[in-house]
Amino acid sequence: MMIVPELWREAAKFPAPLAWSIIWLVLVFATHAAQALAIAWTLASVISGQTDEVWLALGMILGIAVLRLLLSLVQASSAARLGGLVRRRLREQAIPAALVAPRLHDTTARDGAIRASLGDGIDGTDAYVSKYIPATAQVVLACPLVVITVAILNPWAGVWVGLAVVLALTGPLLWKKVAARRGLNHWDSYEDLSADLLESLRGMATLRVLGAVPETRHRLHDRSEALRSATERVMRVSLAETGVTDFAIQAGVVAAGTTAALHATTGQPPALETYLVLLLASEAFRPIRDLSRHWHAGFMGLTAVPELIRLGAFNGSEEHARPETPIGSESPATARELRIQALTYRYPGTDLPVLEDITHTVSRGTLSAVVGTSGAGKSTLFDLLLGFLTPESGEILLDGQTLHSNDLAVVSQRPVLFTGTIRQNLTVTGARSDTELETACAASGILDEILSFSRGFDTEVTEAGLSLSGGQRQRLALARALLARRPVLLVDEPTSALDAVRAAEVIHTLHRVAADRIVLMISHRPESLLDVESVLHLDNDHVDRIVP
Ligand SMILES: Nc1ncnc2c1ncn2[C@@H]1O[C@H](COP(=O)(O)OP(=O)(O)OP(=O)(O)O)[C@@H](O)[C@H]1O
Repeated sequence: MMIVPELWREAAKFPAPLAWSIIWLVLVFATHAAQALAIAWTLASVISGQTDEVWLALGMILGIAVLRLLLSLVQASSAARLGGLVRRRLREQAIPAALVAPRLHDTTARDGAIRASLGDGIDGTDAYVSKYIPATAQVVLACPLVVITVAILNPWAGVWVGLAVVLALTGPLLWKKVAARRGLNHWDSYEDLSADLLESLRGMATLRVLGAVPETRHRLHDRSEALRSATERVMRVSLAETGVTDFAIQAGVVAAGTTAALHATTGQPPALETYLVLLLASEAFRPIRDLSRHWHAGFMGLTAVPELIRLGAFNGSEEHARPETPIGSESPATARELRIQALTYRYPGTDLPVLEDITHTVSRGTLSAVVGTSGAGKSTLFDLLLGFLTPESGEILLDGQTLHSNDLAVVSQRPVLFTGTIRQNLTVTGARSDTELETACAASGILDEILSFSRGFDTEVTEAGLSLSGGQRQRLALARALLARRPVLLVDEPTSALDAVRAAEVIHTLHRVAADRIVLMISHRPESLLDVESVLHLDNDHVDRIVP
């Protein structure tokens, strides 16, 4: 019997479906025991020539079979419900935990690996939750009763069956450590393959241009081979466990049967008791056979549990699971000034701070910019403003209050659009009227193009916005940020994907937008900085700063 405490705790959070799937399973088992009794009665009646009783007993066997079919259907349905509820809860906990800001800077996390855990990993726990856990309860409740009944009928047969039950349940524990190690290795191999596959698909264009497709194919082949051999190693352990369990079951049945048969020849007990011992000795192992079957069916899924623990799928605390910025939350009002106060930040594991003692004020009414050489810390400053990083010291205040992530809208250098319509992408932070959409899109210089599409705002944007040009994505992202109605707008290289005319239009828009909100942009283009009065200069030494 293998206990995975995390999954037991999750199942216990749904006491009614858990209790019902156990109750129905025990009742199904009761029909097997009753059937054994009816068969023993039939055989005893045949031997003693009581034909009336034979027909009655046969009728009972038929009735029990029909009842078991019905009970099995009900049990399967309640077990599936339990499994579904636990999987839903695990996803509800794991997805927000995977979407927290620190993961953006977790250089060890790979998207493909996280996707594998949240998808196949969570689904893989279903067999354990919906089948193994009720089967464990069935073993605990049913096996002792059957062993005691056999012992009452024939004490020695009871002893053999009892010993064999203990051996069948504890024998597989000998392989527990090896199974855990190989299971971990199996899941790592699966994650590596998923992550490599996802990255290869995303980077297909680059790989083709670099002529690196054959190498990638080889790498994926190696990953696939590693997974196959990890799977085989896991299955070999499973085979060893099954061997011990099966040996114990067979030995127990044979020993009990032999004892009953010997007793019958020497002690002349009533025939019914002999048949009952023979049949019940076999029934005592039915729950263990179920347990073993479900263990092997669910083991591959269980290999994902350590990764799910790391991801936070079992952290039931609402604090952990809560997204930082509730979708649709509106910022309270416009703000007057954003104050960066003595801000210092150092990446974990590095000696020198990227930003040291930065003090700067960005005001509403006029466009502000951050400039600096590559690696000077501009993106790091934005990540601090967005709350993706926590400063080592210093603070960021909006009108004297701590800045929150829902005070900000952002347009990044490589904006992300989601699968759905243009309208859905624009209204991701809340519903907006067509007039509002048109105003924001006109301000971002994208309205004419949207209206030229046959379905206008209802045009489908394919995955990651790849059906749009880089410039269109950037202007759509700007419109989305304007529609978010946040008092602070951060814009990273707003003109990097635009021609000179479009770039000038967007900068003009930002100047206009800055009239009623705080706008801070990162820019490398000198022409974008014309007429920008407030500029924060960062450099690699972090000494040359102009504070207006
Ligand atoms: N996760 C990280 N761990 C350690 N160092 C990092 C990490 N991310 C960035 N850095 C380092 O911090 C410094 C600042 O990086 P940042 O991306 O903020 O620069 P930037 O001014 O935005 O550069 P660019 O203009 O090229 O985008 C760089 O030296 C970079 O190598």
